[in-house]
Amino acid sequence: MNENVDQRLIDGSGILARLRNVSFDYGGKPVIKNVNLELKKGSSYSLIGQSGTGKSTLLNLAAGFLRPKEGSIEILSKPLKGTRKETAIMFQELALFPWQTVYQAALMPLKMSNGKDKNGMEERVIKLLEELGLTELKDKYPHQLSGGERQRTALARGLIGEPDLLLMDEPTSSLDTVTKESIQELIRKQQQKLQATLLFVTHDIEEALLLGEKILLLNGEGSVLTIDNPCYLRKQQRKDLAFYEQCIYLKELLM
Ligand SMILES: Nc1ncnc2c1ncn2[C@@H]1O[C@H](COP(=O)(O)OP(=O)(O)OP(=O)(O)O)[C@@H](O)[C@H]1O
Repeated sequence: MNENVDQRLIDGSGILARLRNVSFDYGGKPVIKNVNLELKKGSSYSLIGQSGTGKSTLLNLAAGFLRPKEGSIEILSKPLKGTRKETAIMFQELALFPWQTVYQAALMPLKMSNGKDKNGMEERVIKLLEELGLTELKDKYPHQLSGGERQRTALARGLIGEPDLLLMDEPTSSLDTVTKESIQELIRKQQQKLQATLLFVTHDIEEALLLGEKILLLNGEGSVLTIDNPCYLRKQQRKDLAFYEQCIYLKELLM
């Protein structure tokens, strides 16, 4: 059991991240206004909202890249003071290093956090690459991979440290439908396996319904509305009438 899981057991509140009266502005231009939000351990949240409402800003605040101008953010009941190694972040632009193979990219976070203690590292990487369907590609460099394969590599790099918080900013937006669906499935499976909290920014309402137990709608006023998602985990959701009804409802909310 890693130290990260230990911490989850110690903190019995059931809440992984708590935002209290969080406000943020860029040079005086308000973006996030007085947001109160609790993200439960092991739950998944899709963050939607019109372009420019501040979704990426909120994600960057939760990642510790930005500090709130007012209010506070706590992770596992402790004030967030910067980035933390238990938070995995995945963006649309992947920033894979051109000189690293798939295997090396997945190994890097372990090497950085474990130093010289190589015990079990290789086995962990090999197992994860297998789960993500990357075994055959492990010696390839980013320029030799398709967009979906690069996303899976970025996913491996993010998941190898067994994060408790997954922050994803439109990671599938540049992918074709079939590849997108396979990545969504991998994200769902891995998030559930790790019992990590997922905060997933997307413009795609279907994707939001597939990945989020709850939908967080960031409105133009900079505040967040939490909406239950009855479609989550429903089998064959895409063929389900309730799924489409929920899509239409959310689209109307967004307009
Ligand atoms: N570094 C920055 N400096 C100044 N303004 C910024 C900066 N980053 C974002 N903004 C502004 O803050 C607002 C929110 O941006 P943000 O990227 O968080 O929105 P978003 O909801 O993620 O947008 P989109 O859906 O288009 O990706 C926008 O008006 C944007 O122009």
